[in-house]
Formats: sequence, C-alpha cells, structure tokens
Amino acid sequence: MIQLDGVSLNYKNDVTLLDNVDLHIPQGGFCWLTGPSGVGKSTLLRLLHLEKKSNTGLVTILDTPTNHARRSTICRLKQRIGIVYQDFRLIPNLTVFDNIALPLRLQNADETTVQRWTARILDWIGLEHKQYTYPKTLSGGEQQRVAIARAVIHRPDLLLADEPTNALDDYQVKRLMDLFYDLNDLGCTIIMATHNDALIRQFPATRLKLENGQLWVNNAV
Ligand SMILES: Nc1ncnc2c1ncn2[C@@H]1O[C@H](COP(=O)(O)OP(=O)(O)OP(=O)(O)O)[C@@H](O)[C@H]1O
Repeated sequence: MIQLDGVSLNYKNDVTLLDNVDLHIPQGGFCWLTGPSGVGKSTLLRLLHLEKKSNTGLVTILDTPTNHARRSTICRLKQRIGIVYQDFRLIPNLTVFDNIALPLRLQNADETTVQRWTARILDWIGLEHKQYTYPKTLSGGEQQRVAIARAVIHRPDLLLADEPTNALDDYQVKRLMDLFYDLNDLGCTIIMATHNDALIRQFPATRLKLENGQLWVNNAV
C-alpha cells in the first residue's frame, strides 16, 4: 500500500508542487499519473522512490512509514521498487548487460540467477546483440527499453514509470503494456506518468491528475 497524508512539497523558493495531498493506493493498484507539463509528476515519482523528501506530511511506501525510517530500511524498501526515469539515467560506464543486471546485483543475487534473468529480459527487449555495448551507442528507443528492463528485472513490488513509452513505437508500446499488466497481475503496484491520452483510453485504469498542487483521483469505469 502507498499512502500520503497531508503531504506538501516544493523546491526552495519555488511554487508548491504538492499542497497538503492525501493519497491511498492499495497494493496491486494500477494508476496513470497525468497533469500539465511542469506540474510535478516526476517530482512526485521521486518522492515515492524515496529520493526526495516532503516538506510536511507522512509518506508510507509498501506499508512502511518512511518519515523516520532508518537508512537501512529505506535501502531495503528501494530494492523493492523499480523506476523508469524520463531521461533513462543509464550508467554510462556500464554495459547494457550490467545496467540491466544492477538491481539483482544490489540484492546480492547469485551470478547464475543474474546471468539467466538478464539474458531472458535482454531477449524480451530484443537487444541481446547489444548486451556488451555502452548506453551512448544506443538509440533513444533502445535506451528506453534498457531502462524498462532494469526497472522490472528484480520483479519489484512497486513500479514507477515516467513517460516510459515516449521513445517506443506502437508495437513496443503494446508489448510494454502487456508486461506491465503481467507484473500488475502478480501484485506489483504500478504508477505510470504519461501525457498520452490515447494510451489511457486504450488501457483504462485509475487516473491521478496533478494540478495546482492538488492530486485528483478518478477511478476507471
Ligand atoms: N532539482 C530541482 N530543483 C529545482 N526545481 C526543480 C527541480 N526539479 C524540478 N524542478 C521544478 O519543479 C517543477 C516540476 O518539475 P517536474 O519535472 O516534476 O514536472 P513534470 O510534471 O514531470 O513535467 P513534465 O510533464 O514536463 O515532465 C518544474 O517547475 C521544475 O522546473
């Protein structure tokens, strides 16, 4: 379960992005996060990923109150979260294989598991032939597929995705949504920021709309 109670958030001397926001998402929920450009969607995802602290209010992630949590608790929680950044944030001096394998290695998975799971997901994203290359040699769409693979390889309990379809073609978008639905069926909570209304219409789910510091929740009919 994800819960925000009276959460406010702003960058120094800047407008309030979240103004006393309450939110409850049950485990296994699937939500679209929408709102005009610059309204704070990426920042909200960073808050849920425990990279950014709120100014006030309580933040509960995967049933764990985080405000006064120890650093070790936060580290363990973060290992249960997958995130696809809008700008991918692949690690430039790691190969495609090592970028994707990173979450498993951070969990100290044994190397046989690392090799097997990474090979499987490389096959799924169609980039086995590029596994020994570095991110800067990839196209935007290829980088996005690597970022998606890295976000899901450790089967997270919470998946945060910031416009993960931007650089993908229609075929890849359909496969991505199938993957996200499969993960969601396994109990993963998914929050996906998008500007793509057609995608939302095609795949109805709860819609969180962020505007003027308020988060409006619309359940899919
Ligand atoms: N590190 C930062 N320091 C100061 N201000 C920031 C920082 N990161 C983002 N902002 C500001 O916070 C506001 C919200 O940015 P954010 O990226 O969260 O919006 P967004 O809704 O995701 O936008 P978009 O849809 O265009 O991706 C913007 O005005 C942005 O300039």
